[in-house]
Amino acid sequence: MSILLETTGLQVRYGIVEALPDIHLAVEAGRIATLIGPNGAGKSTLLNALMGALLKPGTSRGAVRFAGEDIGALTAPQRCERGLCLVPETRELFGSMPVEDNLVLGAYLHRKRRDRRSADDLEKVYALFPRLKERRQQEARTLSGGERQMLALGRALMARPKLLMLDEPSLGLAPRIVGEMFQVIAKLPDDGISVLLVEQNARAALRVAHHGHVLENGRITLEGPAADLRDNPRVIDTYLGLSSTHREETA
Ligand SMILES: Nc1ncnc2c1ncn2[C@@H]1O[C@H](COP(=O)(O)OP(=O)(O)OP(=O)(O)O)[C@@H](O)[C@H]1O
Repeated sequence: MSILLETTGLQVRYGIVEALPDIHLAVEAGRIATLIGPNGAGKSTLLNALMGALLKPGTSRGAVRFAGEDIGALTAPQRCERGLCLVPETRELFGSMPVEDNLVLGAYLHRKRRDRRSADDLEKVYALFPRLKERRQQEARTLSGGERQMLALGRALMARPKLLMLDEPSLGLAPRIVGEMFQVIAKLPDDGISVLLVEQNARAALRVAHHGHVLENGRITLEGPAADLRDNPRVIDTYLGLSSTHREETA
């Protein structure tokens, strides 16, 4: 397996607070990697630093390589053009625009690829999420939470990512919708899309992922095949115990 995304010595500081002191992380092509950890561990910060998004200039230091290229100096749109895309926790949809316009805007970043091929991409997204097709003329702000997450994921897929980073895709969704969402995520590698998944729902994340990382206080404290992490007593105690089962059931 080849490494698609790699960061070495990545640091992020918010003023005097060192959110990520020294991260080394590699994501393999064709695989789903997950990053689990408690609130405030630095998961979103790490995704934002990898994406080159939302952080003030100078906040982040260290090397980020994607598909063999040093992308550290590129902006978020430039990284997305190269195939590294992020679906943030906030979804960031255009609320007053219809579903379909939101999707078409997702293809816009791929200038060379929009036009005739974006119609095929749209049909692919509608095949994954038939509910979006039924609601294609509906304003995004009137969608349910689950539909909004489907739209955010669908819009990112319109950009034809090589690696899709997902920040808490299950947040606030009913268990049935979480199941649907994870079924779609599990199939992304079949379409040549690798995934870096940040999740508080550790049970669901470790079920769908090939490889897992535990982030605590800004440091990766454990990593390995997801199946091994599922059997690790510390992971079971801290992330897969009764309280996390309860969180999953009531999500
Ligand atoms: N813009 C910011 N300015 C200052 N501190 C920040 C900023 N964003 C995040 N932090 C701090 O950095 C730390 C990591 O936050 P981050 O949101 O990355 O964690 P997280 O693991 O994604 O948490 P959660 O699971 O609750 O979303 C936290 O202590 C947070 O308060």
